[in-house]
Amino acid sequence: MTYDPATLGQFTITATDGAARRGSLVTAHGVVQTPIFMPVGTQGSVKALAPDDLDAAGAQIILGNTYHLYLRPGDDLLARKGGLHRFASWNKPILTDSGGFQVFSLKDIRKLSEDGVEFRSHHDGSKHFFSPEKVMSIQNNIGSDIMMVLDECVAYGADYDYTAKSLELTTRWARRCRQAHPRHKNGQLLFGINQGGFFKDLRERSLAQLAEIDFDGFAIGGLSVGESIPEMYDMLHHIAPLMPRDTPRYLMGVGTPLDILEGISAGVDMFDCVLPTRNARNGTLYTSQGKVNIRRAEYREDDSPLDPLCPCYACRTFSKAYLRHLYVAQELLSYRLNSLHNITFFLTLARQAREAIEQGRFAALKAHYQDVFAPAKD
Ligand SMILES: Cc1cccc2c(=O)nc(N)[nH]c12
Ligand SMILES: [Zn+2]
Repeated sequence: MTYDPATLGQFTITATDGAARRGSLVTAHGVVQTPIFMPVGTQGSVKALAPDDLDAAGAQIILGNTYHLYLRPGDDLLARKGGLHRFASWNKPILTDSGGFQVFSLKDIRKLSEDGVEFRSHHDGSKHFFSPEKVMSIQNNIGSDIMMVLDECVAYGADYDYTAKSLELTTRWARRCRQAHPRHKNGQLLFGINQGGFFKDLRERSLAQLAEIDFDGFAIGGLSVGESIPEMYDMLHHIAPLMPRDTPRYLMGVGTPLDILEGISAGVDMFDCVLPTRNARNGTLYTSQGKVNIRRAEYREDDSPLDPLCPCYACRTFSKAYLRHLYVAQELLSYRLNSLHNITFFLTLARQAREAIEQGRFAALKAHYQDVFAPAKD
């Protein structure tokens, strides 16, 4: 990994279109062009796809997850193997979530305290403890280019008092993460995570506290946790413009194509979501004409490609009839081809957004896809 310490973490905005930003972020494993969609590779692989598939699809950066990689294969093993890049033969950037969200999703088997969170493995029920220092050590062993702080993702519907106390804890943990991993040690960037639930004053308080800590970027956490779309968009448009302008803004766990375009219009630069690969496995495919449920009988004899505008191997090589057959027959190739297509769609959407911002026509791109994915057509 060779990088120039002088430019590491540099985020440059090269064009804007309304609040939408076109930029680039320098990481130790390469420059990331934003707005960007990041395929999720929770356990060190984007399910059913190999690095050369991801390269062909235009992936610039993928996600790994601290919680899962710590439990299996173990961050100590990854350190002995030279880190996740070498272990998974992925030589481009990797972002790792801190594991907080995953632990808080294990509702009944975790205990929260000032020092961190105790939880039981979903594999064998063994007891473990994540402190801010521990998750920094794990991400250091993984060798991710962008690390996330340990945070408490407050459940949807949490009351004001709980949310206010929780964001203070998340800020104290964020400070401890920063202290535990000095700036750019091992070529790694560190992002803070904004919390505060659905209370605008608490969101602003969280942001003000985090902005005093030296982070390379800021994420919006605690959204896409069960709230309605209008609630998510309302908070998104409130907080994104208040985030520091000269560092990347990352909306965690979002989202559908329309959510991503909404986020970009609010000034967000980075997105990740399991939708493309998860929905690929249940036959829900995203195309330039809208969503296609490939298992529908109407495709049984359909010789046309899934998406005539898509450059992916699946669309260039096979018919809808064949893709439907693979899905109905539960052939493993169905996972691979459907995942390849959906990931290509999300990455193409991000590329189209970058080009639209450069050409000052982002609003038109967003309106086009709002029509393509209008609920009536689902
Ligand atoms: C992955 C993800 C989705 C949604 C929300 C969150 C969050 O609040 N905090 C973390 N660390 N991760 C999240
Ligand atoms: Zn395709």
